[in-house]
Amino acid sequence: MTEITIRRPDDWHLHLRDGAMLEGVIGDTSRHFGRAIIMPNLVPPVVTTADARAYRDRIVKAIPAGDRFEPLMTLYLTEHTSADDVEEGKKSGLITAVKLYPAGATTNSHGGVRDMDKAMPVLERMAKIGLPLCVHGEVTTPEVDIFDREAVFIETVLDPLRKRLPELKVTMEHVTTQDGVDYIRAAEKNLAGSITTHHLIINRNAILVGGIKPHYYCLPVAKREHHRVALRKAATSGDARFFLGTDSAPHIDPLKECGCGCAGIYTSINTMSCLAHVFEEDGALDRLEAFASLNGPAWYGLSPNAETITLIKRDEPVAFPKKIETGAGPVTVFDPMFPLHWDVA
Ligand SMILES: NC(=O)N[C@@H](CC(=O)O)C(=O)O
Ligand SMILES: [Zn+2]
Ligand SMILES: [Zn+2]
Repeated sequence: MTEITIRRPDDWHLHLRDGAMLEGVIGDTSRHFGRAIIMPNLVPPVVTTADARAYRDRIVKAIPAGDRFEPLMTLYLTEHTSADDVEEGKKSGLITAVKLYPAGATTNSHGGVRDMDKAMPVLERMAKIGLPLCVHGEVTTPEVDIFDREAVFIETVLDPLRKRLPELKVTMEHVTTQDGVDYIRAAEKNLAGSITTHHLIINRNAILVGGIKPHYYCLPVAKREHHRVALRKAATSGDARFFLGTDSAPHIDPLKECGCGCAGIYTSINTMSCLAHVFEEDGALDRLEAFASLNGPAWYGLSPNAETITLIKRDEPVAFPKKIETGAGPVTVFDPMFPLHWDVA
């Protein structure tokens, strides 16, 4: 097959940042994607419905003329979040989900949750009103090895939470392990998972073999090869509980190429080309649409996009820039380490 037409995809986990960075990156998403769930980990974070409304306005202003793109807003859960404000945000149609960052787990997460008990009133309200919780699923306990943090989170935080609140809809974001895939598959209801582009392509060797490669460092960190294979199987299976969340997370190069580099990989610009390659390699091109365009909206109770996009396989590799220039500084683009022949028409 050299051409495939699918419903326009959505990105169920995206970092757009703010200001000059927002302006520099948004076009790479709005060119291909109809909607995206926008992560709230700005500095300061998007905590209230009023914050989210103001941030949404800034995003909408930055969308390039001619692109049709809908940002789906989230709130950053803190120990002081008001359940009434969250409910108000959902009722007004502005808020699609609330995001749980365990304090210290990832970029700009220090204002997140330390004690889950303190978040229970909000979580109970969310269960009642059917508002999903998006979860960065890693523990931050220093004793737990960084490669085990997702598995330990499932056992010690997520599973107890789901037993306590079975009616709460939970999205396990950027699943990186076989453990995560198995846990989602075993759930009877109210659990789904997003998978990033890069975790389908790299394992932890990409970060460490032949020298330290900061542009392959993200959180949750890429794991062993067998975990990557489990993610590929889940993504290409057609199982409605798995869908695309790129976690495209731009940081300027000086903040990644330094003594303590930031976590995050920038994939918005070449995600669809990477995914077509991956799905073709696994003989599953016919399931790309489910993963990128159908399963996500179904989980969030939305219709798929009405428009379509066409992917074409070119004889020559498609040229993507090594980095994009933004008003905030240069951002290196994810290099899948193989040539990309699939192009969005
Ligand atoms: N994925 C990342 O490595 N980084 C994200 C935060 C996150 O999604 O955990 C970021 O905001 O930079
Ligand atoms: Zn995260
Ligand atoms: Zn993220």
